Order: sequence, then structure tokens, then C-alpha cells
Amino acid sequence: MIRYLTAGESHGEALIGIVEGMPAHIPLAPADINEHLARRWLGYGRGGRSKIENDKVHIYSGIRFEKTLGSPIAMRIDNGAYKKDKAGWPQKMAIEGDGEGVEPVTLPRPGHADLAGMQKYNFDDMRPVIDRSSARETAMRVACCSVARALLRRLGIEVGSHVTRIGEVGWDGPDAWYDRVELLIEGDGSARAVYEQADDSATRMLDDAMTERCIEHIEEAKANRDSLGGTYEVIATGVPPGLGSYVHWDRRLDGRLAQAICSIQAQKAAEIGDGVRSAGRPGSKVHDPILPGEGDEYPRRTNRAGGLEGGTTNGMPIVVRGYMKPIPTLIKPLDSVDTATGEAQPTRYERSDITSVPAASTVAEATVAWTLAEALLEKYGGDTFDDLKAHIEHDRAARGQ
Ligand SMILES: Cc1cc2nc3c(=O)[nH]c(=O)nc-3n(C[C@H](O)[C@H](O)[C@H](O)COP(=O)(O)O)c2cc1C
Ligand SMILES: C=C(O[C@@H]1CC(C(=O)O)=C[C@@H](OP(=O)(O)O)[C@H]1O)C(=O)O
Repeated sequence: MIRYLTAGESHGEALIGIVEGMPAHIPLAPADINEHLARRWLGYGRGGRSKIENDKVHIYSGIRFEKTLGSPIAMRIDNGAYKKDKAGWPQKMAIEGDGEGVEPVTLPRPGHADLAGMQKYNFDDMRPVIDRSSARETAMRVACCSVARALLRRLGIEVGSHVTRIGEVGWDGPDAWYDRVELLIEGDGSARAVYEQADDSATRMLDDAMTERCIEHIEEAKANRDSLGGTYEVIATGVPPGLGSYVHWDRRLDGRLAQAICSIQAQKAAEIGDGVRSAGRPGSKVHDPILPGEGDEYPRRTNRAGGLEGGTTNGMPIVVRGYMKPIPTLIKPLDSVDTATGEAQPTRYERSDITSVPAASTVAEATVAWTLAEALLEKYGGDTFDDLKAHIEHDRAARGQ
């Protein structure tokens, strides 16, 4: 079993993470994690905080001479805003003292966690809710999941993503989006080629004309003092068949991948393959015909199922789509109520992203990678990387591959 924990407030001193249960001897250097931390800041439409943070991981344990030890990996990422913002975070987020003189925040933003969090934990100041519900936490999530990505890469499994819609400008894909992706990307057709090409676009899209239209659309939203959501597609290539299972609800990998997406702040739906469109189509236009192959490898003419049937991988690339709602902090005020007075009052704006769909797509890559690594280790296991690899190779040979 692998697991990870994150801790930290958005405007506190730092984020902390612990990854536990990874096999020993996985090659891993801080650069393997920092690459994805930098990618998380990609994308047109992010706000003032993007100019403050320079995320780099500090590793305290679990790695020696650039290899995992099998022991817990402890990590820290500093919050640049803690010292660089003029807001006085060391006082506002102080561990000691009684907070005297710190003004409470009492005007909840519709769509953020503010009100629900105050109701749940009985706060009269929503600062703790703002700070822990913030997607700042995803920096440490990406760091933790990057350990899983390093493991997958050594086994030929790549995870990548690209943005398919921001607000009204989007890619209403043809029947099998993955086929279209294959045509759009250069290189070896792996999910790594997908993410590397997407990273070259300001909106992480694979289509240059759409990138331009999206940039204009984000500018329009900004001028209208509004915010935007969108959609993206996460793809994993090189995934062996047989991960997950149909035998029990909590072993189904489709459900676990949906949780991986919806666990990310502001992600409101996850779709496996062409799931949403499939619901309105006859079976003959949905199910992927099975073709003869080598051993027990059976290629498919299409991949509308997104590589999953019966909650189990079928050897085709995994395709999972995420749907993000618009950012809740708008420059344009929304109706709200001051919880200190009970009086109606419009929301206030300090700073925020206009859209964070490109960033969310990179976080989704990370959480999908973690879920796949978890399923891989469940099936094949191993205390060391070489054990795990040998188990996978033995299985491949047994299946005539
Ligand atoms: C990468 C990323 C960046 C975000 N940036 C902001 C932001 O700048 N302002 C904001 O109000 N919400 C932002 N959000 C969304 C909030 O974190 C999210 O709406 C909030 O935690 C409430 O959770 P829920 O939307 O899942 O209900 C961001 C989300 C992600 C994934
Ligand atoms: C800090 C990050 O994203 C933040 C997520 C976020 C929110 O409410 O979710 C609000 C903003 O923070 P602030 O209010 O300090 O400007 C974003 O910048 C990050 O992605 O690292």
C-alpha cells in the first residue's frame, strides 16, 4: 500500500508532505519533482501569486544518493507569499499568541469553501478555511505524486494532459478524441509527448489557433471582471492490462480515477473515455471493436472506453477528462452576507486567478499517476524496484508478450 499526506496553509510558512510505501531503489532526484512543480505554474490567466512563488522541493528523508530507500519520503515547499506579501502573514498565521489585533475575515465568497468551512468547524473567522481549502495545497500534492510518476516512467508508463476548453472556447472533439490527439502530437505518441507539446502552448492546448482564441477569451473575461472554468484530458500510455478489478466496488479503477480528479479543488466532474457522449449514442457507435493481436494483446479500432472496461485496464491508453468550474473569487462582486453582522454585503476582491484550467490539468496528471501507481503496486507488489519490474516482466511473458 502506498499513501501520502499533505499539510500546510496557503499563507503559512510552508507546505509539508510525506510519501509512504514506495519500493526501494527507484531513481529519484529533486529535479524530477521540481520539473512538475514548475509545470503547475504554466498557463495564461493566473493571478498575482504566480509572480511570487518559485516552488522547489526540499527533501528531508527517504532518499539517498538519488534513490528511494523504502522509508517515508518527507518534503517541504516554502510559501514565498509568507514573507514576500505585504499582508503580514507571519502575524496573521502565527502559531503562538491569541491573535489579538488580527481582523477576522467574515465575508464568504459564493463557490469557495468559506461558508461551508465556517459552518463545519464553527469558526467566526474564515481565514483558516481560506488557507487550507486553497489549491495552494496542490503544489505539495504534485510533489508527492511526482514520486509515483518517477516510478511509472522507469516502467515505460507515461501520464500527460492537454486542455480542451476554457470557458466558451473549446474542442468539441470528434467521436474518439484520443485518435485526434494522436494526429495532433509529434514524437513517439506517448503521453509524455502530449504533455511536452501542450506545455509549449500558453493555455496547454494542442491547437495553436485555439490557444490564440482562448487568450482573447481570458482577456475578455478579465475585462468583464469575471472568471472561467474549462475541461482537459489526462492520458496514460504504456499501462498494462489488468490493473483495478470488476470484483468489488472499491477496486474499480474507473471510480478511483474519478475520485483522483474530483479530489482536486474546483473539479466538478470526471469522465472516463467518451463517457458523457456515450450516454446518448447506440452501443454500435460506442463499444470498441476487438482486433487480433499478439499473445493476449488485443488492439482496439477505437478507444472510446478510455482504456477501462469493468473497472479494469484493457491495455489501451487511459483517457480521463476533468471538468473545472470557474474560479470563485471574481473581480465583479457577488451577493453575500457578512457573517459577523448578518447584513447583506457584496464580496470584496483582493487577487485571484481568472482561470486555472492549465494548472488544474497538470495537477490531474499527478493524481492520475498516483492512482495508477497504487493499482500497479497492488497487482505486482515488491519491496524493491527490481522486484516490481521482475513481477511485471514475468506477467508479460506469461501472457505471451
Ligand atoms: C490550480 C487551482 C488554482 C485555483 N486558484 C484559485 C484562485 O486564484 N481563486 C479562487 O477563488 N479559487 C481558486 N481555485 C479554486 C478553489 O480552490 C476552489 O474553488 C475552492 O477550494 C472550493 O472548492 P470546490 O470548488 O471544490 O468547492 C483554484 C483551483 C485550482 C485547482
Ligand atoms: C497559491 C496557489 O494558488 C492559489 C489558489 C487559490 C485558491 O483559493 O484556491 C487562491 C490564490 O491564492 P492567493 O489568494 O494567495 O492569491 C491562488 O494563487 C498555487 O496554485 O500555488
